Amino acid sequence: MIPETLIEIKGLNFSYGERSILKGIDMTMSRGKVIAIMGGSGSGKTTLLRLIGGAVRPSSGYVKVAGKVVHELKRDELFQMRRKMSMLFQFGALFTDLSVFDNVAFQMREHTNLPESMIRDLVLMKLQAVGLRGAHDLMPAQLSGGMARRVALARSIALDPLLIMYDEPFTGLDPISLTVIGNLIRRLTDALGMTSIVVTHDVQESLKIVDYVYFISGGVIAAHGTPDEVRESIAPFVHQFVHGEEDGPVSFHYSAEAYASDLKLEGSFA
Ligand SMILES: Nc1ncnc2c1ncn2[C@@H]1O[C@H](COP(=O)(O)OP(=O)(O)OP(=O)(O)O)[C@@H](O)[C@H]1O
Repeated sequence: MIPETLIEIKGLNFSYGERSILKGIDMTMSRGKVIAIMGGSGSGKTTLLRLIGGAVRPSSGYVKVAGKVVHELKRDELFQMRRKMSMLFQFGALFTDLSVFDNVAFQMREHTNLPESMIRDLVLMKLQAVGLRGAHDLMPAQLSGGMARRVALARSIALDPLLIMYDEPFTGLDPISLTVIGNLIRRLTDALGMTSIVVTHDVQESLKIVDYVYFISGGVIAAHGTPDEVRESIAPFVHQFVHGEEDGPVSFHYSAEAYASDLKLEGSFA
């Protein structure tokens, strides 16, 4: 039985060497929900996805997926768990020398013993779900950016995952394709009863489709809430994000020594 809470994160700390990236993150994510993770550049959003996928280990705290602590899984258990997760990092590039059909069939052929006739039906079903059944013979080079992303989506649901993690799914899309992809993420999550985590800078688009938003800043959860709560929030951090303001609590600068000392200017005007 898959628990209703698919992901539970408690007291999660993570550092790259000396550099502390996440400092005590708590989150819960239920089945059937679309959750956005937002935050300034370098705030640790992608790192959080990597922790959920077991690609890196926490310094302390834990991530539980479907009731199991990810960093305690044995190697083969982790591989099994990963089969239930799809990760679309920078919207996973398609295999350029394989047709749309073969791209979607790839994992089914790798990871199942299904007969080719059944794979064919399943691939066409997945392509139908993203509106591209008619494009199954095309090669990736013949697709628009939006279509390629829909194929990547069809591929990501090939093995009926419990969880899909999207890193920047809207980047570089025209406004129509952006809405199409947003709506697809929502519809597929609902239809398949999975959970979707969307790391994005696109506040306006994601607020239309998500159930819940977490904002990360300085390694902690700076704010969280439903889209309505986020839109109405007067917290400076959230306001800056939602309204795309340059000045506010989210710093434009990566932390550094004082500029003057970095440029060795002290005393030079004396
Ligand atoms: N392998 C690594 N080794 C050391 N530092 C890293 C490594 N990967 C990322 N970092 C640092 O960790 C911090 C968090 O990176 P991460 O990619 O998680 O941020 P992000 O919030 O996804 O950023 P963006 O929105 O710009 O993609 C950054 O400051 C980055 O420089």
